[in-house]
Amino acid sequence: MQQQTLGFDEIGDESEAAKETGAITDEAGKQAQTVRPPITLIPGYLNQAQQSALIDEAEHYPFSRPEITLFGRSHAIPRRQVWFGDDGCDYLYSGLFIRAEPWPKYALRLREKLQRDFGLISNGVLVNHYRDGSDTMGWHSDDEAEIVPGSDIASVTLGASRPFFLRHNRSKTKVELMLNSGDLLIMHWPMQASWQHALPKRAKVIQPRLNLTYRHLTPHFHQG
Ligand SMILES: O=C(O)CCC(=O)C(=O)O
Ligand SMILES: [Fe+2]
Repeated sequence: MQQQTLGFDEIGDESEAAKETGAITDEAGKQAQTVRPPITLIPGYLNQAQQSALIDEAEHYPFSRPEITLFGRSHAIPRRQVWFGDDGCDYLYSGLFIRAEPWPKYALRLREKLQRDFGLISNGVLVNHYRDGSDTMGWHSDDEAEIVPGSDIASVTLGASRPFFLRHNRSKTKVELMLNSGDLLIMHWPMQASWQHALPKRAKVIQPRLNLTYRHLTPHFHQG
């Protein structure tokens, strides 16, 4: 059966072919052939109309800036965030227990599109809102215990272009990508086991940026 309401694909054309990317340098700045992060970057995955639908929808998302404890001190995170998910898909993230909010329309459409286009299964999405280039995400891996082993994480960017860094845990090989509005970055299993990633500060960026990471969690993981 066709979808009854306007699907994501009906408001625009399909994405271009997947492209592997990443300028890879080692610590000395030389080309390093050996370690590459298991990622796929699809520039322009979402068209303008799809991007606008999500950006407009996000105006109404119930964002918050939770406090996390680092080295015994409490700080509000340097961005705003919200977690949407299926029933029972609550998330323990940075030591915070985050209850799943019900799916908004276009965030759900994008989940369905990712599954159609790539077989990418998810049951929750973390949305981060960076007000400008001073909002950031520090080095981390998305390796929480409730993430289903073998699952990929799909990251969609909207709004401001920002660099995105990846760093190999052992060799410290660093990869830098530019993520532009509408781009899709798939972080394939088992990237989180051997690479960290970060969104560094960029003082000159004055536009806001949204990022949606679609994840597959084990339902009811935190209910015993
Ligand atoms: O904003 C980004 O591009 C990265 C977000 C991220 O790494 C996360 O939500 O875990
Ligand atoms: Fe992450």
